[in-house]
Amino acid sequence: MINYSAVILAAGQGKRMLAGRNKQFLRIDQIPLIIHTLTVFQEDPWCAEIVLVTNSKERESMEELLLTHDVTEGVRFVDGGAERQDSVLAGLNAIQNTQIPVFIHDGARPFVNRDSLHRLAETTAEKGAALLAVKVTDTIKQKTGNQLSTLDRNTLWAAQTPQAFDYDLIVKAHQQAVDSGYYGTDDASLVEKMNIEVEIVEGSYDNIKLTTPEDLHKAESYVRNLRKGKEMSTPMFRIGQGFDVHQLTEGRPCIIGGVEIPHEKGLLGHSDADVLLHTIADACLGAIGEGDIGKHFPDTDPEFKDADSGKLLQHVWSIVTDRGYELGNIDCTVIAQAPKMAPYIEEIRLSIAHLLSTDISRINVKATTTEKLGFTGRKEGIAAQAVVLLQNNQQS
Ligand SMILES: Nc1ccn([C@@H]2O[C@H](COP(=O)(O)OP(=O)(O)OP(=O)(O)O)[C@@H](O)[C@H]2O)c(=O)n1
Ligand SMILES: C[C@](O)(CO)[C@H](O)COP(=O)(O)O
Repeated sequence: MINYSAVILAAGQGKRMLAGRNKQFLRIDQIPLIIHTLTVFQEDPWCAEIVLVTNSKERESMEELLLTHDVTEGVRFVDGGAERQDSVLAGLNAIQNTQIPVFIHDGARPFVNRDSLHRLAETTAEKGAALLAVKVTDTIKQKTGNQLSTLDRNTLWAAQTPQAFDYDLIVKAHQQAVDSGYYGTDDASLVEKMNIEVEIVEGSYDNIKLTTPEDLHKAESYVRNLRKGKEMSTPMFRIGQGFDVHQLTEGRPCIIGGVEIPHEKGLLGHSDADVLLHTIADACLGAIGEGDIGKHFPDTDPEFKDADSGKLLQHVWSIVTDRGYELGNIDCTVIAQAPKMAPYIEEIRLSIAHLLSTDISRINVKATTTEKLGFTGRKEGIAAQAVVLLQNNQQS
């Protein structure tokens, strides 16, 4: 992981957008443009710091907007200047961590993707200066007076943002530009002026800058299609299975699926030995590739002595839901010669549904004997097995 800081520019007037107001406030699929952009950076774990450059007259409304959309975390505000370049320098001066690469990004480019950001960070950490760009796909003509010429497309790139630099380098480049009165249309050009190489990191054609009203229409349909695609995409499924056995012994309660069942013997174990809840917990952990309950609740740990297995299952379930998974369904079987399980099946289903905060229709509990065969048949112990299906609707 390479940490970077980000200067996000939002202090322009958006004149070419012809909206009569700063385009950063315009909504794409109900959400203001600047919120789309900030969210990309806020959600990127590599982004350590965000400086948002705004017009001083819009600072208050921008702050309110961020509050409303709950994207204030880690964002500091600074006032911009008359030109983009002035705004960048104001942003750079407000950066706190000057030891990591700084990304300079147009607030008007909401669709930059995380893969591009990370490739840019890696290149900048190695080379000191880099920008996202895409190959030009049209033929580019140059008109000088009446003379038309055709540029060699193979050498042409369309510059995007972020553009990323070692902090000291880009500050020096901006100071030199101030001293010489040079204004560039991007930041890389200031570094190029110092005869320092800037690396190109190939970006995505989706990373458009919203400049004209047509761009706003494009952005609107881009976001809608993205949302539709997500809605239509198959949720990601994970399946897990569990199996557990506990010995039957005198002087212990017989707790199965969180329900205490009257019986002359109970289940022996370090915790309350609820064989069914252990099995379900194992199946859940298996589904997300997290080992088994022995890994999470070692039977050598005194904390889990006589532990309520309902609490253990709820802890496991919080790990599952933290990863964005929801329950598809659980199917499980209790393998016991005795006690007779049928009278308790509905209560057990309800108990499991309650522990997992889900609907009882998603939980199926069956019971079987082993026709007096084996350790269960001899009533020496009880076994349980379970299959769980999880689905993750957050992934496409
Ligand atoms: N003085 C300025 C000018 C521009 N920007 C920001 O720089 C980015 C790229 O600039 P551009 O697309 O040209 O935005 P505007 O200057 O707002 O647009 P226009 O040129 O049409 O007025 C935008 O996110 C814009 O808010 C800025 O922070 N400060
Ligand atoms: C920095 C930039 O987005 C790279 O394409 C672009 O040059 C900004 O230009 P603008 O005139 O400020 O839109």
